[in-house]
Amino acid sequence: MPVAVPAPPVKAKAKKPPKSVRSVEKRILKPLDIAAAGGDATVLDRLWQTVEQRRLSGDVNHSHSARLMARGTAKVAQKLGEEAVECVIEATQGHRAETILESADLLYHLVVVWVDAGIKPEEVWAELQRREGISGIAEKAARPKGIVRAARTTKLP
Ligand SMILES: N=c1c2ncn([C@@H]3O[C@H](COP(=O)(O)OP(=O)(O)OP(=O)(O)O)[C@@H](O)[C@H]3O)c2ncn1[C@@H]1O[C@H](COP(=O)(O)O)[C@@H](O)[C@H]1O
Repeated sequence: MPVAVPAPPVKAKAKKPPKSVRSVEKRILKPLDIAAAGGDATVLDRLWQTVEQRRLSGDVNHSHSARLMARGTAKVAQKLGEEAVECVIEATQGHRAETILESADLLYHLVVVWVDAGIKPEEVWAELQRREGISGIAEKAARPKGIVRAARTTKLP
């Protein structure tokens, strides 16, 4: 009488994330690569210098920044808005890797806005530093009610 041989256990295959997610994950740095790259926020100052040089060169054939600024302030600002919305969409959906990529796009386009407007990064750093330690809740509560100040806004001290 033949002996029934039990079938080998079927290994559950680990589910791969979809191709689109894998390709985005390949594009962002892994923690060890991030440490090796040694990047920090000073990259924004260098980026500003590069974009400012592109503005001065006006080389629309070789520079995306020069080409964008040549299209005018409204276009420069519009691109920032588009990148902001893309970042919001990815963040809202909890797509971490995509949010990193969109954040980089957003910061680049913010720097182009600064260069186009003649704003130096240190002016923004100074404003952030001035706000350090000021609770947003306390600041909002202390705002004068119904008075539109010289800056044409009721926001910010
Ligand atoms: N960080 C960036 C950066 N991030 C995104 N991008 C470009 O931004 C563009 C965004 O593409 P989109 O299709 O959204 O926009 P678009 O081409 O303006 O098209 P439309 O909206 O007009 O249809 C792409 O061409 C990206 O390559 C960037 N281009 C340049 N930089 C930095 O800026 C430096 C100077 O670049 P150039 O000015 O090109 O020399 C580079 O060395 C980088 O450090």
